[in-house]
Amino acid sequence: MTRVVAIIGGGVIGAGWAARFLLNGWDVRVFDPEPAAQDRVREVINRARLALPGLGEVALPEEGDLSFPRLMSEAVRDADWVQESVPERIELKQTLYRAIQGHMAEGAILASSTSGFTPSELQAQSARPDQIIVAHPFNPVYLLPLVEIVASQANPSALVERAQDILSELGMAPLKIRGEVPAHIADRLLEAVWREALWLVKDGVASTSEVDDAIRLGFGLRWAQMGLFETYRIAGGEGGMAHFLQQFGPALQWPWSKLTDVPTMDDSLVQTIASQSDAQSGDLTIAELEAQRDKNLVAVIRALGWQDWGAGKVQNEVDATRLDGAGVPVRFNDIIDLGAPVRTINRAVPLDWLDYNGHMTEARYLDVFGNATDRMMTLVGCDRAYIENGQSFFTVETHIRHLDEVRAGAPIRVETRVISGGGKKMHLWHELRSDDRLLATAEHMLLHVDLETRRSAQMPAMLEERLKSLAEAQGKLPPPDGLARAIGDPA
Ligand SMILES: NC(=O)C1=CN([C@@H]2O[C@H](COP(=O)(O)OP(=O)(O)OC[C@H]3O[C@@H](n4cnc5c(N)ncnc54)[C@H](O)[C@@H]3O)[C@@H](O)[C@H]2O)C=CC1
Ligand SMILES: C[N+](C)(C)CC(=O)CC(=O)[O-]
Repeated sequence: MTRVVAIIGGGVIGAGWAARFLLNGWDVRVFDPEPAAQDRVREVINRARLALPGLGEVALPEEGDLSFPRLMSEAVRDADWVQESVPERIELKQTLYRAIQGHMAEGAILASSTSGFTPSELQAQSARPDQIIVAHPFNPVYLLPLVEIVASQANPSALVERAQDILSELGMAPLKIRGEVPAHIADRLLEAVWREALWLVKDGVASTSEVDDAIRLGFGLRWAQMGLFETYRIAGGEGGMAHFLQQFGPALQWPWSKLTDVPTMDDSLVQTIASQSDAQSGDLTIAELEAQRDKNLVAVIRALGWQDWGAGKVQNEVDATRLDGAGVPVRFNDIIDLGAPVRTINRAVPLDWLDYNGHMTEARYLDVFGNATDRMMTLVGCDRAYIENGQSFFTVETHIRHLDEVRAGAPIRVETRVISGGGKKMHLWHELRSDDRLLATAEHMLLHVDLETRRSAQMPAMLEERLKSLAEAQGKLPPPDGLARAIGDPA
């Protein structure tokens, strides 16, 4: 049954939540009294449709329904989850909860996106504090996995665990905060850096763009993959963290930072920062910056996925849970009909796979087909453990035909046939489609190899049997159109 979320407040964060839930198959009701909110939410969802579906290697569930009820009571009625994202004012949030809880189901979760309030503060005026928690996301909510979960004594642990499970299903990484502190973990860190940056500009030490370069060209890249402690552990050399602390601990006592002093936000400072920031971004609109940010984030997260690290590892773990639902068999016994082409890929085109022609670039066709081959190898028994044991397949010849184009976010799937298999060889045929369009075909010849000698070797009986049973059953289908074609073949 489709689950329902009510998004209360459709600004920057509410719209991001709406996209995250909708694209993960939830029905989404957005309530925001501001007339411009609907268009804004739709814009964010459209941007998310380009970026989120292709983030991982597996298709998302079918989108849910999006609606904009006129009344808050309509939005929250029977909702499984209510996500509040109204401005950061405690009395506004507390008053709103009293109204919301008058209409929402008692067993449902009421989560706040608050950047800094604690659950106890949020629950203070509520008759049902137990259902109010903090679920603090990061902008853009539809791409960044982190969500800080904060609970108070009033929250039953079962509710908090259910919240974490739901957020994990949405592809997020819930980080349960051990206690209630203002600004949780991440905003406390961010505020310290932000304050220093403001001082640097105020004191004329650096411009906004120099501060940004100091982050994005250096330690910002490190932070995206190892955070602070692991990065500094390495900086301590073989002596590790203990040596690092001995060497740089004393610097904490020196006047390197302004600590908790806050620069006065007078007109002059606002003007200085705003004009430098305008100059830094040039003619780029906010929408253009957001589009560039999304491309960059998708590229970074996907690159980390190759390393199975950080945010990329989170995405890989989510993908592993989604293969089944995407109709991609995980084991040989999952193949329902040996006589039909096997679905080896079901995903969407990632945003970082586009080229200067605005469509999926040619190298990525081989990327997709390579992954389809990997899946077929796994299915017939050549999985990670098999490879670690010393044998694998190498591709020795590939022929790809490009028949149609495809753009970012579009669904793509590959159906694979085993043309022949056994002895030392595996001959595969892949067809790549988007909905009912055939985009490309690929024919691959692979050799079974011994990874120690790096030479071809006879495959074991189990692999041979599986390949032969697929080749024999699928051989009853008409031969694929284009099989064995070569460039220049008049046919
Ligand atoms: N902007 C950011 O980077 C982040 C913000 N947050 C938190 O998310 C919350 C929302 O922040 P933003 O989206 O940035 O604010 P925003 O100003 O972009 O959006 C707030 C929205 O709430 C609507 N609203 C006001 N009163 C309402 C009511 N009674 N019922 C329904 N809607 C109402 C407004 O019309 C507006 O569209 C805050 O608690 C903030 O601390 C969390 C993570 C990041
Ligand atoms: C500036 N902010 C406190 C609203 C930021 C956040 O809460 C999280 C983020 O996305 O950086």
